[in-house]
Amino acid sequence: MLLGPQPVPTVKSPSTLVGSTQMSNVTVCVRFRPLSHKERKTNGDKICFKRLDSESFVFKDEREEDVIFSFDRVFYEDAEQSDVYNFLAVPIVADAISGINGTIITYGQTGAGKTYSMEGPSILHCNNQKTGLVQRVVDELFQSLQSSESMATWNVKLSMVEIYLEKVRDLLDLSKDNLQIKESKTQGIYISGATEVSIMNSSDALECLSEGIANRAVGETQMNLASSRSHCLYIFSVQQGSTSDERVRGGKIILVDLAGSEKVEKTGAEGRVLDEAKTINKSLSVLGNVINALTAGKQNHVPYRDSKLTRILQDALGGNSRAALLCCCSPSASNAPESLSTIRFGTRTKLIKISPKSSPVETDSGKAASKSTSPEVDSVKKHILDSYDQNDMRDRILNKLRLSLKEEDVDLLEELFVQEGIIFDPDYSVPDIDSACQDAVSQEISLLTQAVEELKEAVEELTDENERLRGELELAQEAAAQAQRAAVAVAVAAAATRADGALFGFVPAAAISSLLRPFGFVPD
Ligand SMILES: Nc1ncnc2c1ncn2[C@@H]1O[C@H](COP(=O)(O)OP(=O)(O)OP(=O)(O)O)[C@@H](O)[C@H]1O
Repeated sequence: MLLGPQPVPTVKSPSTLVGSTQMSNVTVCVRFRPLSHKERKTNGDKICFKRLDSESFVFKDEREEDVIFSFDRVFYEDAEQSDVYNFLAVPIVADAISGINGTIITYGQTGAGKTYSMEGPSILHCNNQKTGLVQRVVDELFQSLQSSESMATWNVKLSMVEIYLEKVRDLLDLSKDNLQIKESKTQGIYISGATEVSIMNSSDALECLSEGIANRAVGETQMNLASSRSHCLYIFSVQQGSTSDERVRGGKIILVDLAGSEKVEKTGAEGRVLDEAKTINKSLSVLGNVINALTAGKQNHVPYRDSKLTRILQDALGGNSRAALLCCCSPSASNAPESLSTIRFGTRTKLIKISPKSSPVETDSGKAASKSTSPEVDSVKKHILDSYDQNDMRDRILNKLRLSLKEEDVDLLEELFVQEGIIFDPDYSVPDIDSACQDAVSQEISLLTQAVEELKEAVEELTDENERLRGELELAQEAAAQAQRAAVAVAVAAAATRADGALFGFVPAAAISSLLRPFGFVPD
């Protein structure tokens, strides 16, 4: 059902219903926070939406037409934190315990309520009612693990990272400020070298989280940045062995508090701040591109590798994961354009289809539950890799790139690799190198796609310009022809005057005026 019991406002046609509730397995919800004191003071109480029911609301689009938007759930100003948690997160925590990865993302403009939804007013000190998603996830996780009789062993680890200007910073160890993202058959996508703290209960977890949050604030002051400009990721890895069989299951829950999604122009930023805003906008627009590619319905190139954020979320959006998106919006009419853009992002995300399955993980002894490589094979691989010296490795990568790219592009990539420490990092394995090559090729494809788009736009602009010039030319030709006709008319009139003058000695002025008027030389 799209419509609730309330009277339906002026909605133009059924085509204005947006967002089916049955299409995807990404749960997408919208949350309107209460009006802030500042919004009330500067813009009054005017609200940008009309509530229909718990799944739909009416919002005016850019053409001022009423559109009904429908989502899995809409949380209005009076919604409790527990409502959001119960609907959005409970199924994801349950799945993580059964070995299915889960991701919860908050999206929206600065001040829309992303961090409030994630952390509440404070991660450590807030009353039960206001406790955010992160603490509730932690509580539920430990309650389920501790009460389960079928779990023989379990282990929960927590990492916290921040992505700022395309660098992944470890919030549990600030000295690690450029972590690399890697991929393995058993772990999927992971952040290599990120600090993982083993946590035994909720209070351990909250201590650790509050340390990460405090570190985030320290980094912000050092770098003079605001939290709204970085993405924050809370990552819980859960491994458990069952009493009934030998299997070890591993699930991961990633909670992502994204940077503010507002448009660059609205921030009024300049200089370095403008560059930052553009990079943040870029990673959010790559997220949009990934979602578009995933929902396009054909085997498109999905540009996961175009940003660190989408690379980390690759499994969540396209693979073995359940995902939930909370689109946070201001209810104020003054923020309607930004809220509309957030809502549209949510509608597009609803079209993604993913099919999760649980993932076996490596046990502590290093033996994977399935499809493992044996320690012997790993050791042979390591031996082979060690036998390459750095120059061999570098030449091998660059030669591989030269097969598919232009020399100048390879030079640029070499520079980039050196900057990122990829080529000279002896820990890099063959899959890492392949992955780095794929990153480079993917970037190249995106750049070319972008160049083609820009060329298309340029061709369209030139065609328009051509049309315009053609129109101007026609007008000029018409004016020239008119002027020529007028000149002829003047000459004829002058000749007539001379002839009449010869005959009658004068020509009436009115006669000359009426002769010239059609050509615009005499006012009406
Ligand atoms: N549902 C809510 N109920 C009450 N207050 C809220 C709610 N959501 C947000 N707020 C308040 O609104 C303000 C902005 O919220 P918040 O910091 O969560 O925004 P944000 O989207 O995380 O912004 P940024 O991108 O800048 O980090 C905060 O003071 C917060 O306490």
